[in-house]
Amino acid sequence: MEETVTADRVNLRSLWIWTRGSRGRLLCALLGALAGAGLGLAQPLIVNRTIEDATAGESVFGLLLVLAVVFSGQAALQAWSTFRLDQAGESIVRRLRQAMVDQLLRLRMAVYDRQRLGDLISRTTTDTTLLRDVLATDVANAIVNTIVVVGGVSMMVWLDPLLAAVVVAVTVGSGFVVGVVLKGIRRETVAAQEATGSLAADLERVLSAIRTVRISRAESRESAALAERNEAIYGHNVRAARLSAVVSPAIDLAVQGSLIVVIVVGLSRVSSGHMGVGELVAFLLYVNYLAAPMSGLFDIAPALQTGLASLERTQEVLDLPTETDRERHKPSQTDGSGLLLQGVRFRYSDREILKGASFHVPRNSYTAIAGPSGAGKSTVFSLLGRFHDPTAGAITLDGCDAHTEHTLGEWRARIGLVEQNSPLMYGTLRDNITYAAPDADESWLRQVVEMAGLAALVKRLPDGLDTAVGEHGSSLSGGEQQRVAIARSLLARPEILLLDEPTSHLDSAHEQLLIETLHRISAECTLVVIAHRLSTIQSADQVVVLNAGQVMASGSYDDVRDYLPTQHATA
Ligand SMILES: Nc1ncnc2c1ncn2[C@@H]1O[C@H](COP(=O)(O)OP(=O)(O)OP(=O)(O)O)[C@@H](O)[C@H]1O
Repeated sequence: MEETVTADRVNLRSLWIWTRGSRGRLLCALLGALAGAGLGLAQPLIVNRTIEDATAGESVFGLLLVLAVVFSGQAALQAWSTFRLDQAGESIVRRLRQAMVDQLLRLRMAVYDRQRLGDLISRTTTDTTLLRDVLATDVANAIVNTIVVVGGVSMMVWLDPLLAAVVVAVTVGSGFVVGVVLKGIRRETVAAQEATGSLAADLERVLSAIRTVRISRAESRESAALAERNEAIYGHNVRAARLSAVVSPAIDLAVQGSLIVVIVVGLSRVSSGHMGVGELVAFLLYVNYLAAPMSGLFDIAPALQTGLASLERTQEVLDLPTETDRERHKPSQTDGSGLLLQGVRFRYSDREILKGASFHVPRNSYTAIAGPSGAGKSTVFSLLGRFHDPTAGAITLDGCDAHTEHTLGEWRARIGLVEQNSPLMYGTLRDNITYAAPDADESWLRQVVEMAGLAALVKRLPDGLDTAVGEHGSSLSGGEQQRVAIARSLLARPEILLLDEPTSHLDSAHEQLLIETLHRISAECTLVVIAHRLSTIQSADQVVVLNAGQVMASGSYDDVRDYLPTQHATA
């Protein structure tokens, strides 16, 4: 990701930071697991004692009873602590996932232009799930297993240092093999996760333009491209699996090898009188008891590689820049002067788009912005919505600076925006209209529906305002979608309403209706309209003509007609 090239690599410390808020629960669970492990480690000693007492002809009933209690206690503690660890893992990942969701909603607009949405979604869902698996099962077990292994090895050393040294030597040898393959596993895992992100991003691209794909008969081509991504994921995962496969035999070698060596060496030490039979049995029980925790320790490494790779990918998202407020000054006295752009400059990377644009929009007026394609009209709207910040110049409303005298929230509360392809969202018509003002009262809602020319539609729909509009409002026509977007903006009572060619989807009858609506609206709020159609330009109180990022002229239609693109100047 472009913005994160300097981001630090994540490590176990980064994981530790995310445990904040769950550490108490984690500690309780770990203590429970450790108590269970302690009971497990005590069992071979009790068995040793039982064998010694039995061979000496003493009663072993009491010891067997203790053994049963210790065994049941261990099982209960293990079950309880496993659940608690899982729960703590889930709550850590819940926090991480929420942080990612919050981050994705607040990224700077320029970041959305550069990032692939499918990939961001994949990082928020797939990667956090992978991380949960690692946290919930592997990391916590690794801590317990480490302590069990240290405890078990200490007991072995206490029982017979020579045999213990043999077991440790076999284990360390296998551990070395495992260590060598880990790097490769991590490399392949990261690559597989990245390929999964790319697949999600490509799928999102194709599905969001499915009609274009169909009409272009591009299904097979897209399918082949997606198959390539799929193949890449397969390849990386298979290579990771091949490397992981080396890990299992290494673990088996350690366990089986240790058992065989302990039996062979142990029997000779028993026959030479250096060790009792009970001690050998206890030793074998330790080897057996430690097999699972040891293999768990070997397994944790590849799992941890996956988890760290996921954490790295989530961390990259969390490091992306978000929208921030500049330092805010005390607001000036409002003077009712309306909207003013003064010498506004703006550039996308190295290309200057606005080159000192200045114009004034009086309060409660209707201003059309016209000009050729690429002149910078939508860019002006982006700056008015504070989606981007000007590189120079100022935007003020009633004398108050948009950036230094308003927070983002305060500014946007004063602005309404209807984009050209106004996105409707999955839900009902009411959900869509009340999106910016969920608490609007019903009579204002009805008024707005009327104003936006939606009354007939609402009457016709089976459930009126509560009819579902489909994904992206697909059950409504383009013009209806646009009017819903206008209603949505109006309902929030903005002081300035920005409309990007609101008549683009309308036939001439509806266009006339909308123009009347716009005039009605401009009595209550200031209207700024990007105008492509002559009718929209002509009906405005003021026309601002933009060309190559500069204001060429402003005034009434008659004042500016010589500066308009030819198709608009011919009326
Ligand atoms: N996100 C972006 N990154 C880089 N360049 C951009 C971006 N958005 C727009 N541009 C460029 O900025 C210039 C102005 O674009 P803008 O959309 O403001 O023009 P416009 O006047 O609204 O055009 P149209 O009438 O065709 O919608 C164009 O040349 C465009 O290629």
